[in-house]
Amino acid sequence: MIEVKDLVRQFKSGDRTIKPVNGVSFELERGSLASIVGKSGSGKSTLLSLLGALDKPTSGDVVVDGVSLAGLPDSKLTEYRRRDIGFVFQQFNLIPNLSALDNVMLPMEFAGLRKAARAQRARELLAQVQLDSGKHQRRINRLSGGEQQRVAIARALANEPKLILADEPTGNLDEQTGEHIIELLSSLSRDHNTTILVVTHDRSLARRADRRFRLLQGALNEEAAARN
Ligand SMILES: Nc1ncnc2c1ncn2[C@@H]1O[C@H](COP(=O)(O)OP(=O)(O)OP(=O)(O)O)[C@@H](O)[C@H]1O
Repeated sequence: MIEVKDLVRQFKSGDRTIKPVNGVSFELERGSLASIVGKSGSGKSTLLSLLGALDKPTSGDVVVDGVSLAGLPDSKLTEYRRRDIGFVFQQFNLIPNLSALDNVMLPMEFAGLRKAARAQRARELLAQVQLDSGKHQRRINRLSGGEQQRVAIARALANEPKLILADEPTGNLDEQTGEHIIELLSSLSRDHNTTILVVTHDRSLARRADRRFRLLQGALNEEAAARN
């Protein structure tokens, strides 16, 4: 369970102060898919960075399975980021000259798994995201955008994270490929009992979420949702 409590992040811009996140509170149950929409510059990426401990709030807290991030020292925040969070970005952020398999194995090194176990788990994850087994050894820069995003999702799942944060995961994909990625995120949140929070401009992705939020002037409002 993820609890976000009265989160505020302010930035100084010249002599002005802006608060793209200004008193945001919500809770997400394990295994749910949630979406956040909002205009460009409304603070969506800022909010994801706070949830992923890539940035620290001005005030407020994020509590993950009872553990308060505000109370953790930096070393524990790094551990949280590596172990409990999976990140999926628009630009995929994979290592281009490594194979799909090696990219998925990489985060498992921090978890201390032996190489054979890492390779086996990476193969299983790549199968779950439906990447052809003939392409597991292929270098990332020889895969299509949709295939790369599947690898990125498999990598995000590598350590069985509590929360996957996805920033515009379909932003660089054509409509049909985007649809497949949406299907995949939706089924993975259920099958892995992982909470997935996506920031998106993609209406069909936003609509598919169990919980739908809109960020507007620093506040997060929930909209009625129905998963189809
Ligand atoms: N490190 C920073 N220092 C100062 N201002 C920042 C910083 N990061 C973000 N901002 C500002 O905070 C606001 C929110 O930015 P953010 O990137 O979170 O928006 P966004 O909703 O993700 O936008 P987009 O949809 O364009 O990606 C913007 O006005 C941005 O300029």
